Amino acid sequence: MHGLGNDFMVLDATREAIALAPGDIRAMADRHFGVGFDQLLLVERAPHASVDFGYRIFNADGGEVEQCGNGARCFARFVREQGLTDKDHIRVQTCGGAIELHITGHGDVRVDMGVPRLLPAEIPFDAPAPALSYPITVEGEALELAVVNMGNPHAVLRVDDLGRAPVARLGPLLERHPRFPARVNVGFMQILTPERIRLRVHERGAGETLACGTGACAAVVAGRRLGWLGRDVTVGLPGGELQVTWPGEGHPVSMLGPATRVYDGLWLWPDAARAGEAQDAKVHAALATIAVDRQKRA
Ligand SMILES: N[C@H](CCC[C@H](N)C(=O)O)C(=O)O
Repeated sequence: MHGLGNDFMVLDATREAIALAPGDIRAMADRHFGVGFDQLLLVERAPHASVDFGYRIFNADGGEVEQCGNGARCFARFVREQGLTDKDHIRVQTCGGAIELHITGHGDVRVDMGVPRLLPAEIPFDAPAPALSYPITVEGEALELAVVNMGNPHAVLRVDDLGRAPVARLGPLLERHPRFPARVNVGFMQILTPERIRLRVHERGAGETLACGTGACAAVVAGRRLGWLGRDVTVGLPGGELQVTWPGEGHPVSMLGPATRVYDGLWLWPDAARAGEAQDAKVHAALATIAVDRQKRA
């Protein structure tokens, strides 16, 4: 599945627990020797009664992270189409907090991403005191950035021309800067009007992606706090547009956008692929199940 080109492998772990080692995830994420994705999403049983599902997110580098906005929209579409729920409002628990997913009538999904956290210690980011933005030096270059936690950590820099933004050079340097002890996602924001920005994101553990939902939310929060943006902002990303709304400090951020299912498939563990007849029978049985699921969805 993908959300504006930010692509995911989504696994249903509600029927049986799925435990994947980081090396397994890296192998699956490989775009030549595996399936290929930015993040892997696990759909799990609800960990407690106040949510409908558990939602775990793993970057392509195999590390587990706290939140994924584009993935949340795909999560909602997946659990509905798999018949795991018939609700339009779905509450899920991630390790970065609980979020609300709302399936709209037009195939889009609106996500209540929760209240952004802004104190340096909450990002986490090493800084002497809270501020709207912070000076930071990277290989002798003086920069100014804002920091926002949307469940996961984000740094946001304003640029005048996104096409010339040094995403490939500064993204990895800031991602691993020592002042971000948990590393960080790095957004480069060009402000067109108070209601419209363009954004590129170098994601922690995945590199630059075609879209980043939590990055879009973090950019709007940072821009609004600095007086550059209004309440409702259209965020133009390389993969498409998200609508983000933030009424202000203490309020949750809302994000609206599409979720696309590309295909269903089977992952054959390299050693199992050579298992011969027993594996063939399992593959045919699983393909039959996929065909039935597709008929149910049709
Ligand atoms: N693509 C995701 C963000 C993944 C965040 C991950 N890269 C991290 O390390 O926090 C989104 O749409 O919000």
